[in-house]
Amino acid sequence: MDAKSPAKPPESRANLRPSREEAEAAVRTLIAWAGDDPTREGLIDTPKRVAKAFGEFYKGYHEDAAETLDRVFDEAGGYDDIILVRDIPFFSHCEHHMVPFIGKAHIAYYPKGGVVGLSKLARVVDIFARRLQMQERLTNQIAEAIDTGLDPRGVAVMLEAEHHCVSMRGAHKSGVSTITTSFTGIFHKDPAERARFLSLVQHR
Ligand SMILES: Nc1nc2c(ncn2[C@@H]2O[C@H](COP(=O)(O)OP(=O)(O)OP(=O)(O)O)[C@@H](O)[C@H]2O)c(=O)[nH]1
Ligand SMILES: [Zn+2]
Repeated sequence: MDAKSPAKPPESRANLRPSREEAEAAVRTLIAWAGDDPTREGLIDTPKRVAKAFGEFYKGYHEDAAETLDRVFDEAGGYDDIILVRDIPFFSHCEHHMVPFIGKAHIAYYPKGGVVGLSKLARVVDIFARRLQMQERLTNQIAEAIDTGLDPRGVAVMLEAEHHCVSMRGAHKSGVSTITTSFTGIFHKDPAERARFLSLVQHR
């Protein structure tokens, strides 16, 4: 599997989705596997809560980035310079351990036909972050969705995140930051544009 595409698009999995009862039974099994008693009072409602929490963590499977980017404003006074939205907080879950990775996204684009509402870029981050992910794929999916949705002159995406599967378990290294980037259009072609993006991201 490459870093860009999940094995199957989420929409084709709708009929494979287990019932809520099956999901709650699976949580009871994991509680027992962890070593506790899923029938004790403090844990009795936990499967229900976990299934509900999964609904939030993995909400992105039921959302469509193209729809979010559908509304373009044509009247931005002819503005055609870079637009950078930085420090967008996100959380996701790694597909290897289902443990959170948490960080910030920085997104820039050069508009061509029009501009999009700033909040929509943050929404696109969440649509892809709220799935089981690899940071590399998440970075590419955000860039591709904006590139397809807005047809801009170029898109730049940078994610920086801490993977809790590296800090809480396994290698047990905390404070490790992973940075990934994805560039399309003029950001891909022109090193000076990439440098401009990087300097604006770092400018405080
Ligand atoms: N490239 C990449 N690796 C990730 C990401 N999230 C988690 N990983 C890594 O995925 C790897 C999975 O490695 P495996 O050897 O299959 O699993 P493991 O035995 O649990 O690995 P350890 O974490 O080293 O204990 C680990 O090195 C994780 O750090 C990600 O977004 N991108
Ligand atoms: Zn992991």
